[in-house]
Amino acid sequence: MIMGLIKNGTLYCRFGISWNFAAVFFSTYFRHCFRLVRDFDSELLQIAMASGAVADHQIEAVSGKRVAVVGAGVSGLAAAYKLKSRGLNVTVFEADGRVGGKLRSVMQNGLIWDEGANTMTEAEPEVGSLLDDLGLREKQQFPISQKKRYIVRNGVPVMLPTNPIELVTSSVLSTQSKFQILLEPFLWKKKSSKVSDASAEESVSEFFQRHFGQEVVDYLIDPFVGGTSAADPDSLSMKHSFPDLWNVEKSFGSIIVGAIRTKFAAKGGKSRDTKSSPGTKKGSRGSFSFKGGMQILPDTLCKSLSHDEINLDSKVLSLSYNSGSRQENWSLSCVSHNETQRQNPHYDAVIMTAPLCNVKEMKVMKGGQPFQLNFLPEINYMPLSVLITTFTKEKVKRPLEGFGVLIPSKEQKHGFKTLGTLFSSMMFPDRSPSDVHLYTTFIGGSRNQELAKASTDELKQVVTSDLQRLLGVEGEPVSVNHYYWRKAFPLYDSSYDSVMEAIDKMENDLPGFFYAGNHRGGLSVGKSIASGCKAADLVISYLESCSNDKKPNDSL
Ligand SMILES: Cc1cc2nc3c(=O)[nH]c(=O)nc-3n(C[C@H](O)[C@H](O)[C@H](O)COP(=O)(O)OP(=O)(O)OC[C@H]3O[C@@H](n4cnc5c(N)ncnc54)[C@H](O)[C@@H]3O)c2cc1C
Ligand SMILES: C=Cc1c2[nH]c(c1C)Cc1[nH]c(c(CCC(=O)O)c1C)Cc1[nH]c(c(C)c1CCC(=O)O)Cc1[nH]c(c(C)c1C=C)C2
Repeated sequence: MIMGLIKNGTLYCRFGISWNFAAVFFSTYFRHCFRLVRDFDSELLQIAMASGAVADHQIEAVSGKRVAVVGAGVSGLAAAYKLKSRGLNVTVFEADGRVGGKLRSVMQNGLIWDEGANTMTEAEPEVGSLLDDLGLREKQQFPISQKKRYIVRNGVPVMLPTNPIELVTSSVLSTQSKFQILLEPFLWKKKSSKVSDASAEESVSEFFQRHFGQEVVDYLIDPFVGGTSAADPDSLSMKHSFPDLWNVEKSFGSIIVGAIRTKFAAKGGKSRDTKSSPGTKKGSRGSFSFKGGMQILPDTLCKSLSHDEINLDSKVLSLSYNSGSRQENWSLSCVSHNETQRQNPHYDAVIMTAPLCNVKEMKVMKGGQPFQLNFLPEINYMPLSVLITTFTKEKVKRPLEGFGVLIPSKEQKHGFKTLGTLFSSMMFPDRSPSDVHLYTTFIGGSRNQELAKASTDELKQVVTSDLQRLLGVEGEPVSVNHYYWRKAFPLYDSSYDSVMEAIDKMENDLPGFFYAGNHRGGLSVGKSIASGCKAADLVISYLESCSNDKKPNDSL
């Protein structure tokens, strides 16, 4: 009945509630809901932060032990940095001729742009500690007007609401969807029996559809997952992509109720258990980059390593675990500059951060016998092209200030072909001369895998056409740069359980082997860093347990 009333848009008339009253009520309600949902992840993280610290006695026991780290992306470098700072000997092996992996900044002709990650957040406590330790606070660069984010609706960019009042008045969603969000505690639907049989399989779109309806999926969730994983909500597994919300539903049913109750529980716990330090709420300033681009982070991490501790152009081909009566250790071989095979010294542990598709190609031996990695499943990766264009300001007739614009899949009917565009020089004005606008456009992902592979010329036309509709650009861009990521992101789809199991199996069956990076626990830079730091802690605990217990902990 309630739905019927809302559907007809007659709530005001039937209940005789004045619209002013309703507006105040809804805005207060939405403000609370927004804050609760926004803070929800970080509250959980603060609780989780309590674990994972390494005690001093552990450090003494493991000081001087040797650890090989495979991969010099942020997860490998963060792991190496942490191990080194705890007194361990680290050696990093990187297949590429540079550090950073998916972080790649370019400085050219007075422009600075990022071809990989453009911003990061500090939601993970490990990120804040790392920035403090590296002295990177002064280089942090926060985007101007970062809260101004747009999605395309009916062919035109519409600003996403930044507060509850704006949500009520915004044209992003229909009145019906706004009520559906408001009334989610009463209206959310349980999984159908068909879905609950295979509850782990539920997609992101099915989950949000049950809670908030199809329009929210089409105009909020679809662009959000496009702009954070280049995927679509039908392909993504809810359990793996939004594990916290997945668990909220299990405990509370309604997402809104769960968020409210978790918030209060966390607040109660905080006031009892921890001293809150005013003004130090991490991540409260949102996303950021660094003066000079994201590459500053891996470069700074790399500077903390000596020349001997980092081997570039060193692709690891094989790993071998040897266990004798007196010691257990790892050796590995790698190829440098396409030719030389080198057998490196022995290591007490290995942290692997190469993407799993690369790990699958490696030869692993255990006690002289091949250790087959055929249990590693095939992973779907999203291909992505990134086009960096500049236009003189006079040729951009309707520039938008803010972070960027995302294009929902539904809007392809208006002829759009790109996933979205970051307003790079609006966010960071020092990244281009004052008379030009610098844009970073993303093409491909699950929406258009073929187009991701297209030539620079073809993509230039596609991007110019989309920017013409969105921002009124006229003519050709002044400059175009293109980077193609054949495997930009692993897809956290319904088969991801088997990926997690395979990682666990590698770690369980190979003593001293730990896996970290964006294939585990999330795609973001922050989560990758956290994963590397966690692996470093696990290595320290493992080596300490080995030194306490002289017996090998895995009989071959
Ligand atoms: C286009 C794009 C945009 C993104 N935007 C954002 C964003 O704005 N914000 C955000 O938080 N995240 C973003 N991300 C995601 C984020 O950048 C990555 O998930 C994260 O950087 C991954 O770090 P990693 O160390 O786990 O892996 P990687 O960066 O992939 O590092 C793995 C390293 O292992 C090396 N390697 C592979 N095989 C071998 C081998 N056999 N031997 C030795 N080394 C090997 C690789 O060369 C690579 O350097 C983006 C990613 C892409 C591609
Ligand atoms: C349009 C495609 C993409 C854009 N960025 C990425 C893609 C695929 C990649 C990406 N961007 C972010 C992340 C981290 C995700 C996370 O789990 O934190 C990744 C992998 C950051 C990000 N970008 C957007 C949002 C909402 C976030 C989350 C962090 C934050 O709120 O700042 C939105 C967004 N991404 C792109 C555009 C144009 C855009 C616009 C609003 C490009």
